[in-house]
Amino acid sequence: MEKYHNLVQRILRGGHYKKNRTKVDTIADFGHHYEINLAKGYPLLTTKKMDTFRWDSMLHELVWYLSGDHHVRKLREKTAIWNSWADEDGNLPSAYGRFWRRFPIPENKAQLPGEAWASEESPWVQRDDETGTLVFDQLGYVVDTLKGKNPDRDRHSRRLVVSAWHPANTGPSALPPCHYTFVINVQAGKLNCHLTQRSADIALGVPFNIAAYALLARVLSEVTDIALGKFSHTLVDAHIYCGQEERGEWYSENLSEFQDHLANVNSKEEYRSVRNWVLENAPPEQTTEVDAGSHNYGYDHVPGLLEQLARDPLDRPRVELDIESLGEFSYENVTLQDYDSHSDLRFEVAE
Ligand SMILES: Nc1nc(=O)c2c([nH]1)NC[C@@H]1CN(c3ccc(C(=O)N[C@@H](CCC(=O)O)C(=O)O)cc3)CN21
Ligand SMILES: O=c1ccn([C@H]2C[C@H](O)[C@@H](COP(=O)(O)O)O2)c(=O)[nH]1
Repeated sequence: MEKYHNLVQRILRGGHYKKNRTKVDTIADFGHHYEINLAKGYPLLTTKKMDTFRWDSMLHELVWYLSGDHHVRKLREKTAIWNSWADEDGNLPSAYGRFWRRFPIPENKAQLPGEAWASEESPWVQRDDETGTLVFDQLGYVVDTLKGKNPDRDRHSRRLVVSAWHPANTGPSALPPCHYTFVINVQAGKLNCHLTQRSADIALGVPFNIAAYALLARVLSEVTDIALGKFSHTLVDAHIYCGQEERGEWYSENLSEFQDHLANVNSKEEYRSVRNWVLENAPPEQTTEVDAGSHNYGYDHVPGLLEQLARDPLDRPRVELDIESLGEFSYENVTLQDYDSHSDLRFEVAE
């Protein structure tokens, strides 16, 4: 996954120090984009261990998105990754699946003359069991349109947009969607997926985001019988967390020296020297113990990412999946094959 490594390098070399809502500071950069050819294998990172618990969490998370649930009551039995942002009942202030599968439709006087709104006759509209109001299944619309009878009009549509962004939700929400919209676009007989992400935690969130959308593209390719094309990813605020308090602030004073060191790196191994320079010079961080075979880099993600840059990416694994409809997608129906990785490393999540 050279594309991920290039992204990390570009942000470390060209980013600037930025404080943010969390107590953990960042090295951030505006506007990054890359494409991954999904026909060349499944883009699961190999420079840290992404199978076992991370693969499981990502897969349960995708199953949860597709379920349309706005709560994590079932998800939290499988993984804790969303627990910090949910209330005691497991409800979330913004949930991707709720918008992907059950986007609220204005009703009655909320519809102005001349405006076009799908009605209850539409195959993608239903009266929601939970709210009793009309909701729209964006993903169902995408799949059915791709399977439409007239390829030029249907599968070639340039309107296959799924949005998790509801302006009236995002202001008050404690965590508005980060990967907030994607577009499916067929070119030369191949299905491509373009994701726009407003805010991207490069070390922790992005490896999950790539894995989840690459798998979603595969799911859509299976159920529509259209060959898999590319995953294309736009990141607006692309950031690497660099620690709390003195540790984070050390980067504000030492970023240009750090970036001079990076500018002199000529081989992968030299990233380890820069990592060691950071570990020797930056104020120490308290980190919790993790299992043997793993190393916890704490809230400063920079040294761990430098270690990843020093490692050679291994061959991409494959995913086995055989489904005919969206409803058949489940944890049990997917298997990861031929995955091999470097040893594990951990980072703490900025909340
Ligand atoms: N700072 C931050 N980064 C994120 O990536 C992120 C948020 N916040 N808030 C909301 C969601 C939740 N997501 C998360 C949350 C936690 C992990 C995490 O703890 N990952 C660990 C362990 C994974 C596991 O238990 O399976 C990791 O080492 O990857 C990953 C993504 C992505 N999002
Ligand atoms: O799928 C996800 C979800 C979240 N993130 C990251 C991006 C940011 O570091 C935080 C969200 O904080 P905001 O202040 O709301 O931007 O979570 C991610 O990378 N991927």
